[in-house]
Amino acid sequence: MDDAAPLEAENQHLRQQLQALLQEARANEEKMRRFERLEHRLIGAASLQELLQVLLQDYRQVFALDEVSLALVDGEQELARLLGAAQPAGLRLLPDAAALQRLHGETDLPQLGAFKPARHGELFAHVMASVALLPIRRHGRLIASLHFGSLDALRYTPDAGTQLLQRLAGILSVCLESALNQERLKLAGLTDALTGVHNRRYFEHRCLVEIAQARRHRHPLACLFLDIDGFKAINDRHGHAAGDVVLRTVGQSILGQLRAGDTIARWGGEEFVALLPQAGQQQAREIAERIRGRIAAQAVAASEQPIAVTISIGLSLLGHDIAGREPGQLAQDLLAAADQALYRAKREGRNRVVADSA
Ligand SMILES: Nc1nc2c(ncn2[C@@H]2O[C@H](COP(=O)(O)OP(=O)(O)OP(=O)(O)O)[C@@H](O)[C@H]2O)c(=O)[nH]1
Repeated sequence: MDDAAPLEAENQHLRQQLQALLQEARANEEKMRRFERLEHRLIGAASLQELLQVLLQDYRQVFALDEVSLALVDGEQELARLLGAAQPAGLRLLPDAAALQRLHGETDLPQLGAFKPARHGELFAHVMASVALLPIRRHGRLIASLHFGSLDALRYTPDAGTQLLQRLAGILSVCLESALNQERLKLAGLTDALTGVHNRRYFEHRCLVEIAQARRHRHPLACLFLDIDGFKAINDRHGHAAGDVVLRTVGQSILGQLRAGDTIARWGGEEFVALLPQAGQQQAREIAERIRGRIAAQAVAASEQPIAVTISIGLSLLGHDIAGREPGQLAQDLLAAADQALYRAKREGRNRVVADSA
């Protein structure tokens, strides 16, 4: 009997150890299953917006993280344009990869460890206790950096395994590139190739969306028709190629002075149109004056001599009693009123802003 007691105790100890191991294996298996489910959702994301949502919201919830953030290189600012006002919290767009290079150096491996305010402060909105930082590379180039933050200091320690995180970084780099390419293709069909601003097709679609929103939320909506003055003479004097440079410069200059939620498109020829949601008469006039003034102030270096360029702008506002009216008709009226105002601006001497008097 006495001999059996230690054996029994050892057995019990072994059974407990086995139990603990089994529990850990089950927990790991469950974690793996959750991880795989999220991976499938990343791969299946139908748009960039959906991909960002899986990454920034779902990962945080499913893995009970305190913060997830993503820094994305957006040198051409095309993502800023694509996402517009719909930029999700936790996403930061960077003009180049320099900051990511400083963070990750040449390594492909995730960095795990304590949160250091000086080093990690700008990656997270709040102070964390431990972090995991994943470099996302495509063809060797750093294109993004994903950051997981936890208030639990033991969640990410330097000696913890990084296999799953490495796998996530690999999958994410492919998913991100594919989502970005998809968005670029969409954008290409909606962009004017010469000036780089949206085309008329996009504008017509956007106009209906903005009118519906302005009506629902009772916000003002302003429309600008912008036309380069004496453009035929610019073409005749400096050549068609120089005329193209003028068009591109003017388009980009207008774009550069609008807010993220505004829309600018090339209507055709040397005409541009813009929509300014939530801008009333006075604000829209100020914006239009600023655009006009900026273009008039800077000659375009498109030929041997700088070319002085001016534009005329017609301004109209969505009316007040629009409740029962159809958005298509409202859009036509809005554009027709801005066009009329532009016609008056031309007649009154060009290089000016005229508001629709209706
Ligand atoms: N370089 C270039 N010229 C274009 C393009 N599209 C249209 N044009 C030219 O734009 C000119 C427009 O001339 P008009 O409509 O007479 O207008 P304007 O000379 O600007 O005169 P106002 O608008 O009355 O000040 C025409 O000569 C077109 O050939 C383009 O893509 N590139």
